[in-house]
Amino acid sequence: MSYADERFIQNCKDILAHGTWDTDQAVRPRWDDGSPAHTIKLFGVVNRYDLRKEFPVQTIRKMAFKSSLDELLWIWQKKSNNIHDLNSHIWDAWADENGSIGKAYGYQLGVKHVYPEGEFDQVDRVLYDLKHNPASRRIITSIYNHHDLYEMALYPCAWSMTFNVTGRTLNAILNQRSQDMLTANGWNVMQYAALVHMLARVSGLEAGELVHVIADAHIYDRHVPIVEEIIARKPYEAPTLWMDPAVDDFYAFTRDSLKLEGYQCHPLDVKIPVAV
Ligand SMILES: Nc1nc(=O)c2c([nH]1)NC[C@@H]1CN(c3ccc(C(=O)N[C@@H](CCC(=O)O)C(=O)O)cc3)CN21
Ligand SMILES: O=c1ccn([C@H]2C[C@H](O)[C@@H](COP(=O)(O)O)O2)c(=O)[nH]1
Repeated sequence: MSYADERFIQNCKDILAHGTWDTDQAVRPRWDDGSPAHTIKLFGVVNRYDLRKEFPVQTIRKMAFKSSLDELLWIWQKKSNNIHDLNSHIWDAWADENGSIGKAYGYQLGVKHVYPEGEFDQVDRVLYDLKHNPASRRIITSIYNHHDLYEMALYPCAWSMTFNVTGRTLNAILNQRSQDMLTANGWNVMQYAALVHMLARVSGLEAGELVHVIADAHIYDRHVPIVEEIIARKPYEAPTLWMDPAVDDFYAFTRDSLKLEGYQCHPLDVKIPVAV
């Protein structure tokens, strides 16, 4: 059984058995018919994925690995906030007439800041420190910038990464304030696992652990029957991650540079509605 399946199944069982519904509260997200999108949630879910053992991808439903990598590169490599630079439609509902999602995600990572060594954006600062200061305990990105929140279509959910080099191993903590378990838990885990693998490669390190800290782990009301159905399925073993051996520059990765070899999975036979 893929470890990502094991964690997802256990997290969802815990949420459904011990979670709290917000049905009696006023909530922000809406379904496409205008009705409020309520959730059942647990606070403070933490999952540790050892990337040396296997790549964390769910098999109980087909995961769109290439699309998730495309979104990750949109944010971390293109540092874009415009859906015209994205090869999927997952952000369309939050974009304005010019395609912008405001000062969120890629925009924040691309802003330059002054340091003693000169000006860097947050991604280049991480790349610099992994090479030149691997013993640093200050290798952190943060895009939850209060100063700009009023200009973001959606406040960042996966908002901070902490990178830590132990020996020659790159470990990371992904801090996430809010997690739509069905739409994006597997999506966020596999894309940030891919990020750790890419950063390790270009820094001459080995990918180690990804620790995923989720403050509010929730299942939307209309997702409950789908979750119940997919967590009852029999998982497959995890596939193997292939990375193009020729790439040693973070900015040279494309969505074809990483592949999942031998990925066996159950089909995703329903369209998952996304609350906006
Ligand atoms: N309610 C909500 N949940 C989310 O997970 C979420 C938001 N809102 N808003 C911003 C982004 C958009 N996200 C999304 C939205 C849709 C898919 C999605 O439809 N995924 C499909 C197909 C992807 C494709 O290949 O185009 C999947 O099968 O994973 C994934 C992430 C994650 N985020
Ligand atoms: O990468 C992402 C982006 C978004 N989400 C989910 C988490 C929530 O269900 C919504 C955001 O709504 P808030 O009311 O702002 O929390 O989007 C995700 O899981 N992963």
